[in-house]
Amino acid sequence: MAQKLELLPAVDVRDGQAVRLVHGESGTETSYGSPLEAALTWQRAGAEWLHLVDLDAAFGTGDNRELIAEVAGAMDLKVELSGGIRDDASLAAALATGCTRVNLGTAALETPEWVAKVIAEHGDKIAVGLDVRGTTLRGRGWTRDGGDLYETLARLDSEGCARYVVTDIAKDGTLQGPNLELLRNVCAATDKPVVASGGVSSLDDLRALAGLVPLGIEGAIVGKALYAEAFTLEEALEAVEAVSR
Ligand SMILES: O=C(O)c1ccccc1NCC(=O)[C@H](O)[C@H](O)COP(=O)(O)O
Repeated sequence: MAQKLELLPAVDVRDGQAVRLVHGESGTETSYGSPLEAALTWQRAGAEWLHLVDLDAAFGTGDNRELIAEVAGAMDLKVELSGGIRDDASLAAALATGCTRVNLGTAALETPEWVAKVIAEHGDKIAVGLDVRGTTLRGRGWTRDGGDLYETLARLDSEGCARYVVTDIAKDGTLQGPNLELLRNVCAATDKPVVASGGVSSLDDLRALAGLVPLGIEGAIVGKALYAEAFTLEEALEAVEAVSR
């Protein structure tokens, strides 16, 4: 039996609300109400993971730290926490939620020494988000250029980074399908597992991602498609299970 693609339904939090963005751009929010309710919905549907994002912390417009801690604390499933984790204080607050792992983005571009240190300290509790336009990384809530994807990947690999969360910003929140070529290229450049993020629109997209598991794709984050009811999480879990049988 092939390894099963992990599914991570997303709850992105802005100003206390679960929202979806287009291309990760501030100001494009569609609101979907209570983050806790959204997370509990995915948990009840059988999710094993939750991808929980503090968008205000990512954009530097404040934070939703208490709410994020409340949501993470209410979950029985595994939580991947993202957004604005850039220094010892924000990392300590993120880990104190009891999350399974954190996803660092901007810090990997702006403070590489700190990231190397926390990778050495925390091992696979640290993932790095590689958020790209083309092959250029973007930080600060995806608003600023931050270097070349493959150079940064090689550096992080040499520092022992355990896994990567790869987002094609051009696809994120658009329901246009994931960038399979980018994901294949990243998998070819690293031996570490890759979580795909951005653009999933259909069960066929998930089947296509499940087909990349042998190359190194470990999981897929799904946001807009679930909120837009393109399919249910139960259907998504069944679709990836069927590919692994
Ligand atoms: O994850 C972040 O830190 C982040 C920062 C700034 C803007 C967006 C950010 N994350 C967005 C996500 O993780 C999405 O939930 C995910 O890519 C799902 O995308 P989609 O399925 O296309 O809605």
